[in-house]
Amino acid sequence: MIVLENVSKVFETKKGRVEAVKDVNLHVKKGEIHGVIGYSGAGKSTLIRCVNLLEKPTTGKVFINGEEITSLNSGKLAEKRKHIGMIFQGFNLLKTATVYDNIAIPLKLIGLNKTEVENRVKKYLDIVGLSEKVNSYPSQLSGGQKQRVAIARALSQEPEILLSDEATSALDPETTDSILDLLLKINIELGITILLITHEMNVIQKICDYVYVMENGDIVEQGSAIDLFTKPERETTKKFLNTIAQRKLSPSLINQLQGTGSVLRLTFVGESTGQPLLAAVSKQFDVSPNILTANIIELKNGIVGNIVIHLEGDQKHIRDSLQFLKEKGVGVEELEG
Ligand SMILES: Nc1ncnc2c1ncn2[C@@H]1O[C@H](COP(=O)(O)OP(=O)(O)OP(=O)(O)O)[C@@H](O)[C@H]1O
Repeated sequence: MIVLENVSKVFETKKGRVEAVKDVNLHVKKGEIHGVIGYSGAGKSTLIRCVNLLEKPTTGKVFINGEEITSLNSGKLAEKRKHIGMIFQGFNLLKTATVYDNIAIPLKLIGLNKTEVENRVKKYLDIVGLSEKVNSYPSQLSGGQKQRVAIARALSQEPEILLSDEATSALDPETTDSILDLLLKINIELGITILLITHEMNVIQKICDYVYVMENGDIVEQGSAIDLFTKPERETTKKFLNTIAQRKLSPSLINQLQGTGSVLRLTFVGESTGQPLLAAVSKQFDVSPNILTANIIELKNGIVGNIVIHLEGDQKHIRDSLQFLKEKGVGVEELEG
């Protein structure tokens, strides 16, 4: 549905060249939600703006539904852009227009008649749960309500793709959750494919099927949300994971515990979540597991359990226990002080 092939974007500035996006490839399949996560300055905004050519890539190609849009003339590009909606952190609503007009004006501009405009405004305000605010002005709405209007405005163009540029970054956690639920609903019920950028791991956790981690213009790690949450490889990915779950122990505690065994992070996913594996390990191998931290992370497509244990015992028994756990499908990472 969305394919980026070797896309790079270089800005020439007075201070020199800025390589904001470096040779990025991504492929968002129809009906999926993909998320790009990275710290400020990683290149996320530039990347997402390359998808609808708000930013023209310096090199590389962008395909939407199999058609290369990087080579289209402006008329054809405008036509193609109708299939791509976009929402922003700052909502971008017209302050002097009512909710109705914020949605209706762009519809009139694409030539819809009065009845069709009315029908679409009603339909999409209903979908975002804001019908009663039709005559309000943006200044009379909360942040979450403003974002709902912006979502209704994007949906009213009946796009196949929705691009979300930090849509929840300005919202409190509860409002963020309700907007994420709404994005999930429109993905499932309207079949809209979503590509989002964020610096919040909980956004990835709640709604993404697939994740790209971006750093200095590069995609440094990517995979299904479940794979990334169970087998993160890059330090940046691990840091993002630490923001949503208690995963870190102090080096001095780890050093102290290593005197009598090993400190391990075990990650359970799928079938391994339902088995009493720690009890089995202690019976079979003469080791004593002691749970230090534990949490469950609910992802869009599954549940991941994380526990950090101190496994007391001699090195041979610990090695055998680790082998046993790995064979049962548990992710095992030995923590160092
Ligand atoms: N129009 C521009 N001209 C020059 N440099 C730019 C321009 N837009 C972005 N950059 C630079 O490109 C790099 C990536 O910026 P970008 O805004 O894409 O990152 P980001 O990950 O979205 O960050 P943030 O979350 O803070 O918005 C930064 O170094 C930024 O200064």
